Amino acid sequence: MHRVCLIEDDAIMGEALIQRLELEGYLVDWRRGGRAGLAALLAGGVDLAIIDVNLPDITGIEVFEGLRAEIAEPPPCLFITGYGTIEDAVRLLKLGAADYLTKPLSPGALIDKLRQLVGAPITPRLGAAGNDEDTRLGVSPAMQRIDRELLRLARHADTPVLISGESGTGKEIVARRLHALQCPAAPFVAVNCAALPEGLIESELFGHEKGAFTGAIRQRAGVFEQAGQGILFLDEIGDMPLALQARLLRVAQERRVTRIGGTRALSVPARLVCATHQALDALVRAGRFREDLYYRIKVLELQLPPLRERPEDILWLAARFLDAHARRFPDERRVLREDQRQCLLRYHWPGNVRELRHVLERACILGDEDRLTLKLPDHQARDETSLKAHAHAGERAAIQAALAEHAGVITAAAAALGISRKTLWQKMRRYGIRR
Ligand SMILES: Nc1ncnc2c1ncn2[C@@H]1O[C@H](COP(=O)(O)OP(=O)(O)OP(=O)(O)O)[C@@H](O)[C@H]1O
Repeated sequence: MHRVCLIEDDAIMGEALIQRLELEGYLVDWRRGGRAGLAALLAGGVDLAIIDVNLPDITGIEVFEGLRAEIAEPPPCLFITGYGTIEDAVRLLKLGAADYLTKPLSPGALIDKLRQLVGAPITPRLGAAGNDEDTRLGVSPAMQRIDRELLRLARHADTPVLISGESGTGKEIVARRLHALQCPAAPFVAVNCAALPEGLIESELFGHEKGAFTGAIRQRAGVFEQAGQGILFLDEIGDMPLALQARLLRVAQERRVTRIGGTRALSVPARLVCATHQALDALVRAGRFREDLYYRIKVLELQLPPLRERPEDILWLAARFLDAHARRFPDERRVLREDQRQCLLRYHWPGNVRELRHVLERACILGDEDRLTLKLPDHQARDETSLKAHAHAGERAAIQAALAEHAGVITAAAAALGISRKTLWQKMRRYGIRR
């Protein structure tokens, strides 16, 4: 992940920039004064600095001069100058600044500049997910909303979060994103409640003292303890045996745990993040999930839509997966043809993002030169019965026809279709249609 040092004294602007930078996947170190900023830059580990020229103690120009005096090749420095102070900007460029932007600052322009200077952020290792992809969740309105929501949730670190969604929609990715935002230096401990052997689950969760039961030859910390100040991710919470749910509730309430066979209650500050692909309310009704635990863990709930309901993400994720593959296997850099893009957009993705990822990995491995060998499972049979799929296919065809008829002119095509330009543009994005 790229580390950005932001040197800006204005609290509102600083907060706003941080929100946007973090949303884009950059890791931000915010300093409100020139001297503190210079110290942070001299300490190293910064990939890029964004420096306001007007600072309360020393000016941004002095920060830069101080930096240049100490470090022969400092990280690129991007300056924010007041409107009309072009002399400052010229002076900075002469001194070797990477670039400057004038106030009022457009966050979009800032991000574009950052991308030019240091590239899009490469996000931290995703641990169990085992890859280096950007933790940004997607470009669809639904996933962008969840991304924004996570920023908010990250600030309320004591409250449990429930993430629900079909298998493969990215629930663990979302939990890891929350972790990256909330407490990247603390542990992230993931436990799949469905995969734990019945006899071991209690000791896995709560730990045990030496000799607590036959086979307990050593004392063992449970996952609550292991998670420390970080995040404990309990996947498939719906599969937690009923008998243990009461104990889990108590730990979640009191935030203290007593190991099996132990007498001392230990404090467990980790945030509890649970995930489920099952409808927990139905499990509650069926008597398989405790109602009190249900309320306790779903104070904050995030619902991940299936991939077929956010088609805007399909090609974006596909590009990401192809890129990740090419980074690992540079001689297997493959490109999606237009007909293959359409295939991806039409398919209904029952296995969601996981399936998309696997399909593309296979297509890369089987491909030749820059061509992908894309095979979608039984794509003839896809969603034939779904009325929605037919409606989408019809809408897509009508838009393509209107665009072709009006030589790609959006205003004319929108008028012919009887919709606004904005609606047409949104639909084009959604279906991945280019002019
Ligand atoms: N937004 C995303 N960006 C990149 N990769 C993603 C994204 N969402 C999901 N994936 C990938 O899809 C796969 C499934 O994701 P994840 O394990 O988070 O899903 P899940 O909903 O927790 O699945 P399950 O319910 O089966 O545990 C992983 O390989 C993950 O890397």
